[in-house]
Amino acid sequence: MSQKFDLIAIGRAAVDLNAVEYNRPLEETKSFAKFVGGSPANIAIGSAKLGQKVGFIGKVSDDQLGHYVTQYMADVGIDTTQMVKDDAGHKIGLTFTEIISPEESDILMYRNEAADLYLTTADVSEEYLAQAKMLVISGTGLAQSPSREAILKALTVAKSLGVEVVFELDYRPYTWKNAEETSLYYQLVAQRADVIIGTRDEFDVLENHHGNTNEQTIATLFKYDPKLIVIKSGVQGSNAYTKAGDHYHFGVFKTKVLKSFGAGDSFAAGFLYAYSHDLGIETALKYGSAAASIVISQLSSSEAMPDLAKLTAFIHEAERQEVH
Ligand SMILES: Nc1ncnc2c1ncn2[C@@H]1O[C@H](COP(=O)(O)OP(=O)(O)OP(=O)(O)O)[C@@H](O)[C@H]1O
Ligand SMILES: O=C(O)C[C@@H](O)[C@H](O)C(=O)CO
Repeated sequence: MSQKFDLIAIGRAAVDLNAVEYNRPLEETKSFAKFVGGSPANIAIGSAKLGQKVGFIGKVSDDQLGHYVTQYMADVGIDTTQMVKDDAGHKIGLTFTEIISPEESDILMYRNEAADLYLTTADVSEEYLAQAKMLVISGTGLAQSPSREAILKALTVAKSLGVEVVFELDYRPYTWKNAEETSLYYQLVAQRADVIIGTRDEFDVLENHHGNTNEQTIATLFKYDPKLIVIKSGVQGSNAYTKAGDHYHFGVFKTKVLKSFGAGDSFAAGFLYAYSHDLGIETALKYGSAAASIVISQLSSSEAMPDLAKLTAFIHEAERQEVH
């Protein structure tokens, strides 16, 4: 049966307030531009812009910012029927960004009592998940109850339905209490996911151990359900490992970097597009790297996501320049 959604993402949809004054610390920044943010929302937006059929499960504030985020996501073609409004007055998460230099950019999150962490098991519909080919889980949603149980329900339902589960580690220290608890929940989901995407540092968080090699990490995780593990290493590029024993590496597309945040979410959107379309793991790494390269040269992490024509033209041009 053909599914209605190529992917459904679950977790936070939030607001980014990005400094429009560059090369200065947040203390001295007066002007910010508003964008939709939140790692899983950014991945959903990037995927929809690439032409994927996308649904989203999440909870937003019942106020102007919650309405703005839901409307923006609907406008890019995401099904927002499962984006519920928080009826207890919880506010949407805010992320301020700081761009001191291309090498030094940072984010400051305001996530106390954030609405996305109040997603409940009742907000996760089995009928909805049954319409998906893939479920994208982001790690931050596991940080607190009741969102934690909502995500564990989505995982359990997806597994029982045969929906492919992608776990984007998306570790944000802010909402977690301690390293052992974090590692416990990360491992619980990682062991059941089909595909895991994260940075080397995030896998260290998952293992609650610093210093393992990629080979040590995959050897442990491949004892469980994962069949594909992607480990990102910033400007050093990315590596993908399959359970069958294949290893792929891709470097980066050089670009005029404005800021570094947004790289991971755009990488995931590009990677998952190619992966879903069976273009091969090498191409998936290439699409992820190209999408990241495009997004880090622009201000936002969501609006800057490329459509398919822009992404393929970018790759074509980069490869043409390499040949000459
Ligand atoms: N300076 C760069 N130039 C070109 N491509 C980059 C650069 N930094 C990162 N990328 C690309 O983006 C991918 C993801 O970056 P990174 O490993 O920093 O993930 P991340 O930490 O999840 O990102 P984020 O900063 O959004 O949280 C890299 O594997 C690479 O393909
Ligand atoms: O994930 C978040 O909540 C913040 C993002 O929207 C922000 O743009 C970022 O950090 C992307 O990596």
